[in-house]
Order: sequence, then structure tokens, then C-alpha cells
Amino acid sequence: MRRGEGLIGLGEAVRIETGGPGRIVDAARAWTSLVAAADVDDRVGLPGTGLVAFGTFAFADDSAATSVLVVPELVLGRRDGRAWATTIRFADTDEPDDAPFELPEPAPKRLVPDVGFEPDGLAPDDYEAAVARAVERIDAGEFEKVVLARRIVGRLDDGAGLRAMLDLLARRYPDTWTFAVDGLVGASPETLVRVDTGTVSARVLAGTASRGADETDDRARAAALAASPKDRAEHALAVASAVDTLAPHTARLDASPEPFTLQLPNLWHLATDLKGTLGDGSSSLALVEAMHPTAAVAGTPRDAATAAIAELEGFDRERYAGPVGWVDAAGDGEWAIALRCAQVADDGRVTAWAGCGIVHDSVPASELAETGMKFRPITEAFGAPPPSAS
Ligand SMILES: C=C(O[C@H]1C=CC=C(C(=O)O)[C@@H]1O)C(=O)O
Repeated sequence: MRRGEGLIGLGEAVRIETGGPGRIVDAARAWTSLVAAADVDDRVGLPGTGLVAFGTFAFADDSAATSVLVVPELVLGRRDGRAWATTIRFADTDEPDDAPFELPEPAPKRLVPDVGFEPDGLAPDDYEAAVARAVERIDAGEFEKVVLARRIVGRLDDGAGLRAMLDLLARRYPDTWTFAVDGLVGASPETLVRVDTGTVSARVLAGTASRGADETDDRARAAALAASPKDRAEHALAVASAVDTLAPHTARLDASPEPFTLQLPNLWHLATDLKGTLGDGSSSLALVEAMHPTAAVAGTPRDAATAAIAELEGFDRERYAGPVGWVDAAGDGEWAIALRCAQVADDGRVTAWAGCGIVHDSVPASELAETGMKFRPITEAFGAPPPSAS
């Protein structure tokens, strides 16, 4: 959901689970077969109407996390002032085709949960040391940029629901894409790729500054971010990787000539919007496969940065920084990068991640502080105060 528009799925008609290096390709293939076997009666005909699946994919090829596409039993959608409902069921069911659907009772909204978080994996000091090591390796010429994350964990009380926290996220961060797929919840400001009736778009982010204490200070911070050589260099690498990957699939691709500053309640980002026309009929899942992982979450060059992440972070990112979104029967879809997110396990364990792009002039203490800003949407939505960076 974004600004009150988007898709909500209820129930689970089909679940496709994949893993390993082929997790996105295998899911795309299974989706194509499912679509080929389906009878779709779509009287609205917009992207996201008819058959859809919601997905979340692990970041790394060797992750222990399952990647999934879930086809719900009921989809509620809203776009450009129109709303629709789609029901999905197996053809051999006893129910008649025109059986009216009943909206399930909404889950009780309950209170916003009260989850306390603690560092897990890299402790704050270890994170600073990992950033320093990354800068040494950048200076030694091993790679230009690497994105390093840290991880915090908490526990959701028995019976605490996610509805109130999701509602809070969506209301506090209306400019982001709020998602909840298979226990992965968050509000991401960054799209990986969106395919919409022949058009392709993406919002590329990299480069971050804190919000100011008052309006003048705030504007000054945004202006300093827009002028900062360190952040512009970090941003340029992210834009170049997205443009290079999308270009072969597009007949035309435009990027804003200068990055703009995107204001969010917790921070400023440098942002570039890409917009183009699809040239080869690729589905959104095919473009997800081509684009993941971008330089905004891995680094440049991609392979060296991905290897360095495994060595320097030393933990499984699971679905953090992976693609999360939906695909429809025509292949259209909207995929965000799973940032500002947490995975809620069945036993109530909540794991959240936040990372920063490290370049030659990164300062470890500043990067640690930046992870604190990036954890804020999630920790506050779970009812916890922002984690102290020390
Ligand atoms: C890796 C994250 O953010 C990325 C997206 C925007 C800005 C970023 C940065 O300035 O470092 C990161 O590349 C995260 O939120 O965990």
C-alpha cells in the first residue's frame, strides 16, 4: 500500500516456495504455469486486477530463508479512485462460480505491540570495525562501494497482532510502500522495479542525512546532502547499476538529471526516479531477477560487494534487502526493496535489519548513527524507543 492505494490479500490459495540461486527464476516459471492453467474473469482490467501473487525473496543465494509467492483467496485493491475485489479458488471446488464472497471478520486491531530490541549478530562496536575494514578494502581497490547492515532482535508478545503496527507504518510513512508478506513487514522508500502496462519505473535511493532540529536546520541538511560529494558518489553508483540493468529491457529510459532530496519523517535521502518504456515484454519478475541485488543494497561491483557482505556482516540477511511485492497474470507488478523492515517468526521472534552504503570516505561512527535512523520506522511501529547507537 502507498498513499491509500495498493493491494491486500487474504487467505492462501496457493503457495510457491523456492530457494537458492534460482529462487526468482523458479518462482517466475511456476507463476507462468499457474497463470496458463487459470481461468481469469477480470472485469476491471487494471494492473493488479485478476489473478495476483504476493512475493518475498531472500537477499542471498545461500540464505536459509524461504522465498515465497503467495496467491491469496481474496484480493482487495484500490487504484486511481477505483476499488475491486478478486476471489481465487480451485476449479474443482464444490462452490458455484458465482457464489458471493464474504469478507472475513477483520482481525482485532489490538494495541501497538511493545517490543524491546537488542543488537544481534554485529554489536555496534563490531559494526564500526566492519565499516573501517570495508573502507580499507575500498582503498585497496577491491571494490568501490559495499552496503553493510546490522541486525536487532525482539519478541512479540503472545497474541499481539500486526494490524495496529502496519496501520501506524502506513500512516506515518505515506510516501513509502508499506508491505506485509509472509511475516515480513515494513515500509520501504525504494522500489526495485514496477511494470505497468508497458511502462517501467523505479525509485533509486542512496545517500542519507538526518532531519534537522527546526525548519532552517532541516533545509540546510537537505541542501548539504544534495551537495555532498560522498553521498553523490554513493548515489551515482546506485543509479548507474539500475540504468545499466534496465537499459537492455527498455526502448526508452529516462532518469531525472539531478538526484532530488526525498523527505521522510526519520531522514533525508538522495533519490532518482527512472521511467521508461518496456522494449522486450519482460515481466516484472524477469526484471526483479535482472536487478537484484542493486548497488543500493549490495555495492559495486556487484559480485565483489556481495562476497564482502558475507565476510564482513557474518549473518544471514534472510529477506532483508530482497525483493518484496506483487505480480499479476500479465506480468505487471510492483516490487520494492525490503528495507525498513522486520521478519516476524511464528514463535514471535522479530528480526530487523538496517544498513548503509560504505564508500571511500565513510566514517564508521556516522554510519552506525545512520543505521539508528533507519531502524526508527520499525522499532517505533513495534512500540520501542529508537535503539541507542552506542
Ligand atoms: C540499506 C539500506 O538503505 C539503502 C537505501 C537508501 C539509502 C542508503 C544509504 O544511504 O546508505 C542505502 O543504500 C537500509 O535502509 O537498510
